[in-house]
Amino acid sequence: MATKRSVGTLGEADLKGKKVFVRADLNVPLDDAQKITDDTRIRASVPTIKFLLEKGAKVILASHLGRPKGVTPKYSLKPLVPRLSELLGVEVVMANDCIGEEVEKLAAALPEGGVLLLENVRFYKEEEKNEPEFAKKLASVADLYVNDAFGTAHRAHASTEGVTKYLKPAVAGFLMQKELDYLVGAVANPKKPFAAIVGGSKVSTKIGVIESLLAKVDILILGGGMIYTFYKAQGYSVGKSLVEEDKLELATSLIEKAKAKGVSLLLPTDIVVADKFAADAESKIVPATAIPDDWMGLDVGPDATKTFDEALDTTKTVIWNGPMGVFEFQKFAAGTEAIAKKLAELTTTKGVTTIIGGGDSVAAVEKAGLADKMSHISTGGGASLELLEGKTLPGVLALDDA
Ligand SMILES: Nc1ncnc2c1ncn2[C@@H]1O[C@H](COP(=O)(O)OP(=O)(O)O)[C@@H](O)[C@H]1O
Ligand SMILES: O=C(OP(=O)(O)O)[C@H](O)COP(=O)(O)O
Repeated sequence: MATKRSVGTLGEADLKGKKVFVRADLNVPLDDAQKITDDTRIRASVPTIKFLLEKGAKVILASHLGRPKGVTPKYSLKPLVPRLSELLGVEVVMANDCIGEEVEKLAAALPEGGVLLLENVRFYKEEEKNEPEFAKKLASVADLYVNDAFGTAHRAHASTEGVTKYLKPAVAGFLMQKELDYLVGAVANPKKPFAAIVGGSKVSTKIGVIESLLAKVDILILGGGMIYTFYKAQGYSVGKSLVEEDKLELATSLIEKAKAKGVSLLLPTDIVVADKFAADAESKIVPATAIPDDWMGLDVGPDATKTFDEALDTTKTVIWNGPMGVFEFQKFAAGTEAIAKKLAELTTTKGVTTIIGGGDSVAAVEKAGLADKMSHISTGGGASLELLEGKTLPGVLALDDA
């Protein structure tokens, strides 16, 4: 899947004067005043669009925003126009719809090097239903298709999958290619030793990832809320910590699998416990084997961090998915921050390949101000998780093979 045809391999002749339908993931967070609070996804979409503009293409840009049910002004893409225009250095034209007469007229009037931003494709229920007639209408205004929406590649929607049946060539953008290079390429052929750090709230959401990574890694570090299910499975008392009672056997079998495969499985040896789930909770550090009743584990302790750091020092490739603790509360953010700092140090001083696989781990790295120090930070939470589980993404599968 990593070897999909890319926009970079299209010749100039394929692009000059051509109308290119670019599906990006511009699903950025907006505050109540419709101000963008994190423009990462917009910035990540820029290289592909700029490349096309420089080759004399006319870009018809499409995205979803949020999960609207029908036309919802709050989910309009209009607030993105100023930032997009600024980043691209061209005045982006905005359509009031994503299909129909106005779009056809605006697309026909686009000059070479011009950008037309379509309104939220999810204003039509046909988008998520991947209805062929809707996909055909989206496709009708363009000559070829570029998918750069990695964050939405796990969705088989009209603008990510359906449209490829009507627009050829259908190729990957630079962001899509980079995400696949790291999340598929680097994970399939890692420089060894290869470590995975998996955290987050529940084992149930990470089973697929842990199982898939167990076949590839030398070291597996576990943290976050999921570890208490592992402790309980080993007979430790876990107080009021998060436990999935129906996953105890699974936890035991994952520990056995790691042993059988010779993977060094590291569970934290000490824990920061709290008397309640709150930012201002009382806290103390205890051994993982001695979590008091009425207390809950909300972060990994300093001994665990030291052990993790030493293990990570031996690696050449590291992938990280899921925080070590409740990092949203500053009191319980140390374990997560320590991992972020260690990975930044390994990347910048030892050339270790570090990959942050979407979601809350990305938020934690950004909160620590270390985002630009990692080898790759994924723009897709759900999509990166599915890739790490070894699943095929429909939005990628639909693109032309190299
Ligand atoms: N010990 C813990 N107890 C409860 N929740 C936790 C604990 N450690 C981490 N979490 C929570 O896990 C959430 C992230 O989980 P998840 O969505 O699985 O991660 P990701 O988005 O990185 O895949 C965070 O909101 C964090 O507060
Ligand atoms: O933000 C997104 O996903 P993510 O929160 O899993 O990274 C994507 O834009 C996909 O959105 P969706 O989960 O509403 O299909």
